[in-house]
Amino acid sequence: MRYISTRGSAELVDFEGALMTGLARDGGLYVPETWPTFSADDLRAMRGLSYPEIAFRVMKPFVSPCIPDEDFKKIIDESYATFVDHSVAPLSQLGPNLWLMELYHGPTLAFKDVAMQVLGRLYDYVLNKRDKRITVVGATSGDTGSAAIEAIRGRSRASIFIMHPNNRTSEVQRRQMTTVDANNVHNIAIEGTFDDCQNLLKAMFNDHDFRDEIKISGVNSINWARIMPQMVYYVAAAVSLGAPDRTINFTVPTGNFGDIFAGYAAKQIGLPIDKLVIASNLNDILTRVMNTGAHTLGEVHPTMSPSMDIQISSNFERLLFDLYDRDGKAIADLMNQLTETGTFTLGQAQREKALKLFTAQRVDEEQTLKTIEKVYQQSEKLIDPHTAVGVEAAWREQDAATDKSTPMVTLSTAHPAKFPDNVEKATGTRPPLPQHMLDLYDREERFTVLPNDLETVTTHIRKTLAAESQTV
Ligand SMILES: Cc1ncc(COP(=O)(O)O)c(C=O)c1O
Ligand SMILES: N[C@@H](CCOP(=O)(O)O)C(=O)O
Repeated sequence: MRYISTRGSAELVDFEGALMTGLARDGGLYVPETWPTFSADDLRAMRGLSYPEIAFRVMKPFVSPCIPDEDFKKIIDESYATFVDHSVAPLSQLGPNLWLMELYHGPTLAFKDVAMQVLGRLYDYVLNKRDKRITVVGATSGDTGSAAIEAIRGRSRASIFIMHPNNRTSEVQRRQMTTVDANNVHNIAIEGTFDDCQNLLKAMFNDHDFRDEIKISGVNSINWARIMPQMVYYVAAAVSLGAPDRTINFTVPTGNFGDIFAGYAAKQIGLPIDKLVIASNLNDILTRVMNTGAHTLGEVHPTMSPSMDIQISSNFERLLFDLYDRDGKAIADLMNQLTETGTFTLGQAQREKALKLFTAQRVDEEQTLKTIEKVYQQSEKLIDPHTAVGVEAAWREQDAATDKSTPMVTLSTAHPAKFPDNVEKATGTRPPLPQHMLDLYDREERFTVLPNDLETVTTHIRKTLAAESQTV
């Protein structure tokens, strides 16, 4: 498998290249050059298999020929042994034909662990083989950061810097990142939004001297190796509900468009997905572009689902690349226009193509709280605010559907204990932290607050790396 940049001018790379490069050198995102396909029989044969076995079958064509089967199987088995629920992504039923896929049973209690546990081990594998070291730099609105830190802490061949927006994550999310006591882990609180953090990250990748100097790699979903393991849970859920002999719908709480792009990728490889529902909070650029064609950046609104407080939705570029028939120049022009003017208009033909698969719903703060409350009243289940955005969107889609026979799976992306205040506000019940995190509030925090300024951040990274190398 080779990977091609969405902006068309970077060199093609193999899986290892895509993993280590993160963002392509032309500023684009890597996608598979062609989509491998799984037949109906291939999918049927996955019914009843364990999650790691499905993961191996789904991901194998994407890592081939870089990672031999036996090594890859070991990486997958070790990754999913860290989950408290052996099925990794269990389904629970919320209503007639409505399912929650619980993706928060990994070490840091959010769906990010599903990919990040694999990514950390893939880095180790490739770096050992090449006898190399890297500096991982990431941007987080709350969950990517802790999952990445958990996956990389203590590894001898990588240092990790995570930028989060100062005071814009939940306290649990922040403490999960800032209380990790490992020499190779560095947290930076940027005075700004997640978009500012992500812009800084992309600027570091696009500064080729800095990039080569610190040997940067990225753990955000701009890295294809983050998307790939997320395809697996769409396949696992769908085959357990009867695919390929029936179609399935998914609703995905969406921010950076990574998780839902993984659903799109699952469809491309042959999974019979009928609809993918984009569920947005008040930061609704994706809902607006689907419903009107106008892709216009607005202010980032802080919400009770902070991990989705995003306007610049990076992975949308991957979808655009397919919508524009893989014309890298057209995508580079659109992205330049976005940077220069803050807006572009999705072509009519491209929007019509997108609407064959995607629909979009915006869920406000009051509806989010009401949904947490209603789900608790109906089933005594506590859900987090991101999941609630998804459930409300799924209810609306189900109400509007003429054919109600297609199962709808809503991705439950975080554990309610990550957002205890709002869950308690809605239900009167405070979700407890799991056993391994009970001392979270007693642990010492370590992070550096920096202004939203590229020079200041890169200087800090250089100095910290130099100090870290003295202590190794
Ligand atoms: C809990 C939670 N839900 C939903 C999302 C949105 O996912 P994505 O950014 O891949 O669209 C995120 C952030 O990624 C998240 O942390
Ligand atoms: N919601 C994310 C934002 C970063 O998204 P990513 O999927 O590109 O890593 C977070 O929680 O940090």
